[in-house]
Amino acid sequence: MSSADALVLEYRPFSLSLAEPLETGDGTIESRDGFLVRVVAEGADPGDEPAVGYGEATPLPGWTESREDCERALERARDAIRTGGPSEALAAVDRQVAARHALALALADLQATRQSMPLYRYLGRGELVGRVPVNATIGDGSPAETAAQARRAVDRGFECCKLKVGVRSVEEDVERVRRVRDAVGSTVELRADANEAWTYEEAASALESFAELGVSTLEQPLPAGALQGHADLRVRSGAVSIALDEGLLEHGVDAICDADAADIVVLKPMALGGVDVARKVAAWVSELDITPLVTTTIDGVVARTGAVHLAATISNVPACGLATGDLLATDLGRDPVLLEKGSAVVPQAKGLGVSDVWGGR
Ligand SMILES: O=C(O)CCC(=O)c1ccccc1C(=O)O
Ligand SMILES: [Mg+2]
Repeated sequence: MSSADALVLEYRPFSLSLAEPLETGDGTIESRDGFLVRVVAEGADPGDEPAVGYGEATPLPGWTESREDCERALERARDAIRTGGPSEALAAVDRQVAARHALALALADLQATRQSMPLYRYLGRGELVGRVPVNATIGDGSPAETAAQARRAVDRGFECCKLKVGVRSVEEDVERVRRVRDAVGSTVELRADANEAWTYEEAASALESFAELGVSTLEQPLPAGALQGHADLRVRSGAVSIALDEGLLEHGVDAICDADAADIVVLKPMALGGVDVARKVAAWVSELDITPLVTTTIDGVVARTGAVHLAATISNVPACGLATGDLLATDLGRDPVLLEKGSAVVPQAKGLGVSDVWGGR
């Protein structure tokens, strides 16, 4: 970005309801409220089209800063970008991860757009990527509801379903997984995410049954703090991989690696502070033989598409939690990401590939 750029940051609030509440082991998500951000670079000559980059800050209590802190950080960034440019603006959002996510995404979208390349190629400098595999996300419902939802997902082409567990007893969750397995057959990949709900004994007991039911991955069975607990579970988890999500945010990569606490880490760009940060974490964990995968925090189309681009920069990425657009009743704009046969088709237009989100220009 040349220093001659006059950058203007604008943001506006939004509220997106979920189509139905998503029940998780850590509470129910009913709506996603945040800020749509754009950075406009006025052309060098009068009459030049201004270039625009979009970002999204969708804070989620427990995972990011509050909505209020997010708005204050965006306000600081808006002031800082005018006088000091991108680096001052990034410094001004400080540790407010959702605000940083929005700003970093808008700046990256702007740059990729100016360089006429899709965002993932701007981020990763890599080759063309057509698709990334995705999982269906299935909330905690009754055994019958869970099985019906998984069946519907498989009928729509998904080859991997992630079930939320941990709200009910372990016995009931095992029953839910059994019903799903019966409904989808033996070839569909099943994962479970307990969002920190279990004790060590509960997790160990769930793991035993899940292994028999061919569950591939158990995500965050224990509270984030329990690094050693996850390491101990890994020793006895057999074919079931242990994924850390909340634990990554709490401990960071090195502690997880030192403790041998995870096979997989879940990267949520919104909670990590941006697609750029998440990309660095992905490269770092891959070096340490931990598998990264990408998920949204049930974000609007701007952040969701950013996460798809991020996933496209990770080679051999396993199925990612990016098929979350359908969980929303409304969205910020048209979805440029097609879901096809269990994969997200990566947009190849310049930048994010998200257009009509702001209205007007
Ligand atoms: O991974 C997915 O399938 C979707 C994302 C998801 O489950 C999620 C969404 C919001 C907050 C937390 C989580 C989570 O993975 O724990
Ligand atoms: Mg999770």
